[in-house]
Formats: sequence, structure tokens, C-alpha cells
Amino acid sequence: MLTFDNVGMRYGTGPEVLRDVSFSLAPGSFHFLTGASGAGKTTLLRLMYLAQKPTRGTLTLFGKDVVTLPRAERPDLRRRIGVVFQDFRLLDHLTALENVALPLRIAGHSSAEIDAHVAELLSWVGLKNQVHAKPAQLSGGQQQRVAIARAVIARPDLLLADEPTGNVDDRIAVRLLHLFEEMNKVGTTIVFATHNQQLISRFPHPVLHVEQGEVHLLPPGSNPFGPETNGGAA
Ligand SMILES: Nc1ncnc2c1ncn2[C@@H]1O[C@H](COP(=O)(O)OP(=O)(O)OP(=O)(O)O)[C@@H](O)[C@H]1O
Repeated sequence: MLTFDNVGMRYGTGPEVLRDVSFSLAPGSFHFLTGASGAGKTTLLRLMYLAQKPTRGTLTLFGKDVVTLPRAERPDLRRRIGVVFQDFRLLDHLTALENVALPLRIAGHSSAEIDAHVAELLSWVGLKNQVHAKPAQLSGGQQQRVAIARAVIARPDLLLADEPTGNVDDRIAVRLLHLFEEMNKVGTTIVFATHNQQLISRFPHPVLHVEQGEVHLLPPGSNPFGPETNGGAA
């Protein structure tokens, strides 16, 4: 589904922020992604959702070589990926319901179908009473849940989440993790970046750990930061 082969990445003429990265994600797999602040997690995710090309090496996504992929073919691959951005990226002039509905509208679903489905999902993430609120009227944690709902609504093949539970309390974080688990059970491949060691201990998924520009694959339940740390959170 996704293969990195000796990938390196630098911004402009700066140093390589990722180097010699090689790993594969099998279809239907679930990985946590960890690393201290600034280690390169967001950069790795940006490569995965085609916002960035590697500066060296080979990256294959859905059987296509991303480096040589013609620009015109990129949107087709991109549509198969759901992303929860660290800074949410909701559209300010749209309500929660309209934000979440966007991927379904783009895919051409009918309004009645969309409204029922979106309202149900927003209710599931605890925003039943906020469906008509605009982002500015929502707390950070509520905006984050809208962003998660928008990323999962169209059932992407690959779901990438950058600290998707960073703004909610532990109870809601566990509930949201269950939503990702449900998606994973029906076939979505998931990469979930987090500093939350409690989640990593509780859910049995392997860990991609970024350290000094290298990516290491660790077994489920690993604590890459050691018991005395808070996970390297900034
Ligand atoms: N647009 C950019 N231009 C230049 N350097 C960048 C850019 N974005 C990130 N970097 C650098 O790349 C490195 C990795 O950053 P990245 O955002 O991928 O880390 P991160 O692990 O996601 O951090 P955090 O946990 O704080 O979000 C950092 O040294 C950062 O300064």
C-alpha cells in the first residue's frame, strides 16, 4: 500500500530532516508514529499525503511511484487519503456539518444522504449540539473532532492523523481511538502520530519511531521515550 525505499528529505538547501527511510505499510495495518518534537513526524506524514516529494529514494503509494507520478494523476491518489491535520484546517465560513460533508459533496453524494450520515458521525464524536456551529464558536478539542470526522467520513483507504487527540482529555482520546479502530477493522490503513504513551500502551499497534532523521519500527506497546518522560511533547 505504501513503501519507502531509502527515502531522504530536506527543505530547500537545509540539512536532511529524514534520511535512509525504508519501511512498508501493509494494507489494513495500524501504526502509531512517535518522535520528539521536531524529529520529523509531520514531514513523514507530508510525504505520505503527497504534499512533499522525497529529495531522494523511492516512495510507492497504491502501487504508483510518487516521485515520477504525473501531476494530473495526483488528485486521484490524494482522494483515497484522509488527513487529520495538526492545525485542523477547517473552513471558517462553514458549519461543523458543512465542513464534514465536504468530502462527500466532492464525491457527488446526495444532500439527504450526506446530512443524515454527517449528523450521525458528529453525534458519535460528541458534537450533537454543535452541528451548526462555525469553527470560531468551537473549542480546540471540538474543532479537532470535526477535523477527525471530516477525515473519516468518506472511508479513505489510508488515514493519516497528526496528533489527532492532542487537544482532548484522556476519556475522549480513548473514544476517538476506538473510532480509528473501527475504521481499521473495515480495512482502512492507519498512521496515528501521538505523544500519548497511554494510548500506545493500551492499543496493540506497532510504532514507527522517528529519531535523528531515521525511522525505526518498534513492536506494539513500546515506550520509545522511556518511563520517565512525557513522550517528548513540546
Ligand atoms: N517548511 C519547512 N521549512 C524548513 N524546515 C522545516 C519545515 N518544516 C519543518 N522543518 C524542519 O524539519 C524538522 C522536522 O519538523 P517536523 O514538523 O516534521 O517535526 P515533528 O516531529 O512533526 O514535530 P512536532 O512534534 O513538534 O510537530 C524540524 O527541524 C523543522 O524545523
